[in-house]
Amino acid sequence: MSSTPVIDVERLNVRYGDFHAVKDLSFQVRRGELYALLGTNGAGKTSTLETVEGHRPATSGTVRVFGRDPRDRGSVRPRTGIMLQESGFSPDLTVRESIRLVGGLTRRTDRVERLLGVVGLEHKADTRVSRLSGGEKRRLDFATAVYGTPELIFLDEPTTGLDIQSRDDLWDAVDRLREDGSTVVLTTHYLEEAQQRADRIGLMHQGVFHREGTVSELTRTLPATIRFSLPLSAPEPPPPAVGEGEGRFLIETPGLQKDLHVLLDWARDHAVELRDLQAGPTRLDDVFRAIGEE
Ligand SMILES: Nc1ncnc2c1ncn2[C@@H]1O[C@H](COP(=O)(O)OP(=O)(O)OP(=O)(O)O)[C@@H](O)[C@H]1O
Repeated sequence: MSSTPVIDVERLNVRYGDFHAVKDLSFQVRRGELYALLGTNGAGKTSTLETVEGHRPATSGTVRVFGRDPRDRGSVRPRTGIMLQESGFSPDLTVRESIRLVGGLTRRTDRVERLLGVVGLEHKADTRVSRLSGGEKRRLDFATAVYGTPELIFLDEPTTGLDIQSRDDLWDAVDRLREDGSTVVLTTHYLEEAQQRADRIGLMHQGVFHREGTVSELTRTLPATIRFSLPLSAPEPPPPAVGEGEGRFLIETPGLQKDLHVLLDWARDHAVELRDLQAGPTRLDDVFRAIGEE
């Protein structure tokens, strides 16, 4: 990985009149990374991304993409692919024409047939955009964003509206782009996708980073959990298990393996059946839920 960041944001502020949407935000995205910008509703993700994509001027602060001002479209746009939340295709164009048109605007080269294959739209090549389903439109969005394997790809909620198979196909395509060296910036409300794929995550809340780092850096600040139920006739389980009512118990622990051992030994010694046993490390969902509590 080169040490020069692909994206360099320094003390970015975005204001809408009196409303301060993004507050002194700084982050970098390194070459080859998959960086996920996540956050609560209204956190400022879109405002930040629109600035980085060159669609919106910063109120203050500096944003550099490939070392340039992203509004310098002539130098930045040909190296960038953008999949927005809502596509702007002309409904009268066919799928093939849409890919060709958007591809041409980027001044990159690619084969339309190859892209149709990547997104599984070969059989819809001559269908008008107005006749596509929501999921098919989303796949067309992706095809145009990755036309010519751009160095930097923005994926804004890329899998919303896609069925499981199409999601898996899209992520396989992203994996191949990354093998070819592309850098990816992702926003999504599907946290498990970010948890599985992101090298680093910027978790926004009310215009600032609540946390930033790798998944393990984000999740290790919260304890792992063990959940189980006991029949009403069972004895009290050992601490640190806490009753949650109706025979359900919760253990929050920084030492998952040790406390699980203690619990299983206790259950065996007392000949008790642990029902609905679930044990696992902290997930990104838990970090999200904790935002409001801190
Ligand atoms: N054009 C605008 N004028 C005034 N306020 C705006 C404008 N655009 C966004 N905002 C406000 O700025 C805040 C951040 O909005 P933004 O769209 O960046 O958030 P987000 O993190 O993308 O949210 P979501 O996950 O809900 O899409 C919100 O409170 C929003 O209401």
